[in-house]
Amino acid sequence: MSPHGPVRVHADTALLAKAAATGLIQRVADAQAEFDVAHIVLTGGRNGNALLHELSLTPTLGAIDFDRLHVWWGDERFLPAGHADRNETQAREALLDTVPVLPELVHPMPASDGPDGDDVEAAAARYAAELAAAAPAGALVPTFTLAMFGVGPDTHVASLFPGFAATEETERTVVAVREAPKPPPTRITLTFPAIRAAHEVWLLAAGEDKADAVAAARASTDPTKTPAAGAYGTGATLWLLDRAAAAGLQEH
Ligand SMILES: O=C1O[C@H](COP(=O)(O)O)[C@@H](O)[C@H](O)[C@H]1O
Repeated sequence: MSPHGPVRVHADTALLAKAAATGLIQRVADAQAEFDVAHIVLTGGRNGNALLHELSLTPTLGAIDFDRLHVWWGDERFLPAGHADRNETQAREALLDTVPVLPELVHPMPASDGPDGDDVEAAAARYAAELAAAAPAGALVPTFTLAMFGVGPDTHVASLFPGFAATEETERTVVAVREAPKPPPTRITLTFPAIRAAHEVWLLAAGEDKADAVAAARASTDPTKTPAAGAYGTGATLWLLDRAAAAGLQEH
């Protein structure tokens, strides 16, 4: 087995989203039973949004107590509030607007017309402070029950792009990213130290355009070149793929 954690291959994107939705509900319900409160980290992108939409249709969604669920984001496109390309906007449309989540427990990353205006470094520091305020004593971020990340075709996760300084950050939990290769160029992202504080990390990829990235990341031990290789949790790391995205793996 790869050092990057086990792979679950589903026949297609729809079945991948269904399996992920069922698993997420179970993880959150279990965490709430054990720790009272659960913290999850959402991803943007195709698979993240498909998963949230699937959750909205899943009959067992009621097993989650939304009064005790904190919702965070792994990255954000630094755009005005409500912009259609913000991960927050897409997550609200796909799920959050349709469930009884408490507004004060939903933690979007700041927008470019927020309290720091277009100062993306200040906005990143603000999000780091919000995470620290919810963290247990001695920690910089909450113990995330589950953190999910879509894998980009270039192996990026969150807004950690290959070769970018953000992939080498060892102190800060949240940083600004400028000149990202995928639009929009200005972004905010969790760093590896924040991601690796999660109990469980899921990497989501579907479609043939992800096959090379999945194979490269799972063969790599250098997260500065293949960031998906650097996303793992303290308890478990799971790669959730469809058949097309798994096509380049020897093990399948
Ligand atoms: O821009 C982003 O892209 C990645 C991957 O998205 P996908 O559509 O290729 O699955 C996503 O994980 C990230 O949150 C988002 O900001």
